[in-house]
Amino acid sequence: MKTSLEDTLLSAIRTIPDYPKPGILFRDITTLLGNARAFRRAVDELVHPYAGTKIDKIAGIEARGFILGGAIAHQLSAGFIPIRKKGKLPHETVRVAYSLEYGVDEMEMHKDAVTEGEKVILVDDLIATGGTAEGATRLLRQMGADIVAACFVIDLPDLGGRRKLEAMGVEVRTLIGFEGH
Ligand SMILES: O=P(O)(O)OC[C@H]1O[C@H](OP(=O)(O)OP(=O)(O)O)[C@H](O)[C@@H]1O
Ligand SMILES: Nc1ncnc2[nH]cnc12
Repeated sequence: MKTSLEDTLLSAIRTIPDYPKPGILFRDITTLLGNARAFRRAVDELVHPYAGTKIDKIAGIEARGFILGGAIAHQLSAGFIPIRKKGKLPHETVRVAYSLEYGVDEMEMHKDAVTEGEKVILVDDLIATGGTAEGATRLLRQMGADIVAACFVIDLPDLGGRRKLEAMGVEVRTLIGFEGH
């Protein structure tokens, strides 16, 4: 019998208490990435609704969004846009400050990474407060991207990220939620 998606993901994701700060339950996807079956299943499930849809680019958020986003871009025959922490991209960038569950930072995207009207899917491993995805959405829209959806393996619903993105008019797709984060 085929294991359910939820069971496959639940058993493949590791939880580390008090990382990177006291009180945070860190949902570690390195164990999922190291599990060939779980990794493939997560990517296949995220790609599935968009098979046959023309997607120009996948925007992946550093660092974990690069791994999933690269695999998804390959599956959808789309290009890839890296959204990086500040100071890492060599050409002209747009930059935005953002806050997340355990800190604040700034992220950047190359100005020429997307052209007006291109259809883009935003990808990251996890949405918590949604601060990171909100920042990425602002950057992409500033350069004219049409964001088709934002996809994450993990949702921490108590932290409200999904609602924040949906309020910006972004369709959100997640595979598994951890209540009580
Ligand atoms: O919804 P939020 O509260 O904004 O949090 C989600 C973000 O936090 C994590 O990244 P992190 O900043 O830890 O970076 P990393 O992937 O480089 O470890 C995660 O990969 C998301 O990008
Ligand atoms: N609890 C958490 N686990 C892993 N990554 C995160 N990013 C923000 N909150 C997180």
